Amino acid sequence: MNGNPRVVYRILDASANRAGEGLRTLEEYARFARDDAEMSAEIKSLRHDLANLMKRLDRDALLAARNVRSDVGTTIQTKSEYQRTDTLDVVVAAGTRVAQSMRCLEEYGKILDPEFSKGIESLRYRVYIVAANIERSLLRDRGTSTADDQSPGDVRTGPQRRDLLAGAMLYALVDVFNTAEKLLSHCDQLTQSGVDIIQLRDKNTDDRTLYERSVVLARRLQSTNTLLIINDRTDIAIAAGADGVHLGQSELPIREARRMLGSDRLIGASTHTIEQVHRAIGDGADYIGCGPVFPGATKSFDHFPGVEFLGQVHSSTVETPRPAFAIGGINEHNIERVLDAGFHRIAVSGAIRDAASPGDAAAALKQRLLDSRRWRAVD
Ligand SMILES: Cc1ncc(COP(=O)(O)OP(=O)(O)O)c(N)n1
Ligand SMILES: Cc1ncsc1CCOP(=O)(O)O
Ligand SMILES: [Mg+2]
Repeated sequence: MNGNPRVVYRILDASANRAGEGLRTLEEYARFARDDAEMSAEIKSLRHDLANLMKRLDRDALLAARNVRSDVGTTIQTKSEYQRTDTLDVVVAAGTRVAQSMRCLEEYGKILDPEFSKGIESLRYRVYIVAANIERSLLRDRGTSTADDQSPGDVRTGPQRRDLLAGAMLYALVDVFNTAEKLLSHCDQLTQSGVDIIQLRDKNTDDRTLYERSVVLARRLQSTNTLLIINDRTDIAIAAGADGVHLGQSELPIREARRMLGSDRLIGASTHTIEQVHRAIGDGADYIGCGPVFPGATKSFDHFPGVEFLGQVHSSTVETPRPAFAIGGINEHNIERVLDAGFHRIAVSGAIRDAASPGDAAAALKQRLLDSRRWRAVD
């Protein structure tokens, strides 16, 4: 590590203390002002998870680097930092402080321990959700909440969704299952196995069922780092509070869907030719699906752009590249050909759905993607 390690430890020490103090401030509110056991427990869990992650770092080096006396920050004061009109102000300031401190831990932690940094990234997303829930509960109390309180799962902001999308590698398509419980149980396995995006896609169900499953799944996923995308149906994606919609070549035009969805939700687009890639990105798609690559059991095709298309996409000179997911018949036996074409993001259905253990199948695919990304030094 180049430079002065003492500086890095000093920043990490200060950021960890600030994050812990801010979490405690949020926890006191959840516990004593709202009597909310679930919210308190989540914040307490965040504090403990942060403390456990900090154990990965050299404690003595952190303490040795601490130097309060020469900390110029102790004399830099702003008027507003000593003014809090009510608990909402306290909670908003604490939530902001925690998120900013987590970002510092994540960025400077990369110098010492990338795994530490990844752990902090996961905590950061959980902090966004907790802070949004606390703030929204306060706004509801005040009667100033503008959001429809019945809009389930609608707690992520646009930037948070795009943050999660940027790091997404494994995308799973699921159907509605016979019951909501079975769908949720299946998706719990997927989120715990590292699936980054779940798409609810079912051509054999009615609108009401698709909406109801979307609502319960959106609620379930809001406390995870997994995005929920609804296939085809922009209206249901909005109504259910999902993170976005996936549009094929025969669904709503992207620009029309964007008008309905706004910029805070995500739009994915199917592409089968390089011209469609350029058009989808030009029309504002946040990500693209590229395929079908191989024949699969979920959907039949007359034509397969195949791996060659993936190579074209990978080498295309799109001005504003977007996350691109290979899709179509991908499984553990042919994933290497997808990786060799330069892709490190895949969307799958059958490879997980039809596995003896969907969770294990998902975890194995995710590990292949992570290993490939590491060895191929993908940015
Ligand atoms: C991630 C992803 N990529 C492509 C598709 C295919 O969408 P589409 O062409 O609209 O076909 P259907 O899925 O609607 O049959 C997708 N769903 N997801
Ligand atoms: C919906 C869709 N669009 C292109 S391929 C495909 C099916 C993906 O499922 P599987 O991974 O089982 O081939
Ligand atoms: Mg479609």
